[in-house]
Amino acid sequence: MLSPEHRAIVKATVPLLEAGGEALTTHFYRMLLTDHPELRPYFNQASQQSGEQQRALANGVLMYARHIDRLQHLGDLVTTIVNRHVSLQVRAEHYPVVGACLLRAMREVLGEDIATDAVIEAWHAAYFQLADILVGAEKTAYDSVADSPGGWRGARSFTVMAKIRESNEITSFWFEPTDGDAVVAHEPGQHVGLRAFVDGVEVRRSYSLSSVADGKRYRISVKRRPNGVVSKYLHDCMHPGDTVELFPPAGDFVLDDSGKPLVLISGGVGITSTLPMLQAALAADRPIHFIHAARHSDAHAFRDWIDDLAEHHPRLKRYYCYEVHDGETPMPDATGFLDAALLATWMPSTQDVDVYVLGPRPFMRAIRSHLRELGVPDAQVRYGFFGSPSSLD
Ligand SMILES: NC(=O)C1=CN([C@@H]2O[C@H](COP(=O)(O)OP(=O)(O)OC[C@H]3O[C@@H](n4cnc5c(N)ncnc54)[C@H](O)[C@@H]3O)[C@@H](O)[C@H]2O)C=CC1
Repeated sequence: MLSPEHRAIVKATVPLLEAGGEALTTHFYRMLLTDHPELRPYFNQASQQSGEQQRALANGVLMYARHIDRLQHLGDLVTTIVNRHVSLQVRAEHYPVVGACLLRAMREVLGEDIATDAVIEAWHAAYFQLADILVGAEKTAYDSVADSPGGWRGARSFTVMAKIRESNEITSFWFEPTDGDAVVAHEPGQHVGLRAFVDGVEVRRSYSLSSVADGKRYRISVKRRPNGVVSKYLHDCMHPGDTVELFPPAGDFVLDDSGKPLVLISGGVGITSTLPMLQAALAADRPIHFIHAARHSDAHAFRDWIDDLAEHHPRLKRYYCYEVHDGETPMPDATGFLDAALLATWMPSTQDVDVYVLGPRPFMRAIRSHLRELGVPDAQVRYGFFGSPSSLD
């Protein structure tokens, strides 16, 4: 139980975390992945190497310490962590292992003069308070999907039915369950966890589902990354007839059925989550403005499919912006980065709309600033996996 004294001590560590949070989490990950190799599949090597994971955890620990006496303000952060954990199947028994490493890292990085017994005790109580919240929310999510029609718990074997090249860097994979039974209907915007063995080593990743639910199969569309162990494996080694294990769909970045005109703004591979949203909105007769930014025409996936839909559904308008363009067909509607003037022209309204923005973080930050400039209310815009505008900060 977290006492007022514990809270005060945790808050007092905020300046230390602001200054040295990343050193702490870097040391933590090094220890965790060395001492507990069984947990390596849960972590993305490329994100470890770029420092992205260490920064994200340092930010999470800092946010938690700052909000320790008003946890209700953590909202988005807790939901984001739960969704990420559920898609990779983090389990209750992982928490004590991770907690022990985090406390040891605090002691070793901050030194015993600062990380005194009282500080460690306060952080122990704080960590397990958060762990209880996460374990509870994750259990609810696991139970809910397992009890749904076509749902399941943990890993389920799927067969690759088709592999389709969508651009020079994105390839789609259609999966059907090897047992031939139904699959749970995902909501547009959700993702699945995938477990595979690359050179005999277990890896786990989550991928947005890129087609609307049909009760029988799932599609993911994956960008090949030069340093991506799993994306390279899927592109180069995974073929129709092969099997892979999937964890059930998860995520609460989903399409809200408000009935308002829908504006989908995607950059690069962020297009994947917008495709089931587009399909669902078309089926519901909503006007849709589909705005997509790609680096160039070769990197532009699903163009023919969207163009074809737009031809048959007048309420779907589509606009493409290429960062660079050589003048060859297919032509974009604009070149350079998407800016406020283009958005003002391509959006049906700046007020009575629901906007979803998906893509690389710098792209989403730029779009946030353009939408604010145009006066689009923050409450009507949702961003990537993270949700609220402030979570991009
Ligand atoms: N938010 C989400 O739901 C999803 C996010 N992603 C993220 O997307 C990222 C990768 O996307 P890629 O296809 O590699 O993107 P990319 O590098 O191909 O860029 C996509 C588009 O964003 C534009 N862009 C990049 N920086 C910009 C900036 N500062 N201002 C304005 N426009 C900018 C580019 O011009 C391009 O048109 C990954 O980091 C992945 O994690 C991927 C899938 C879903």
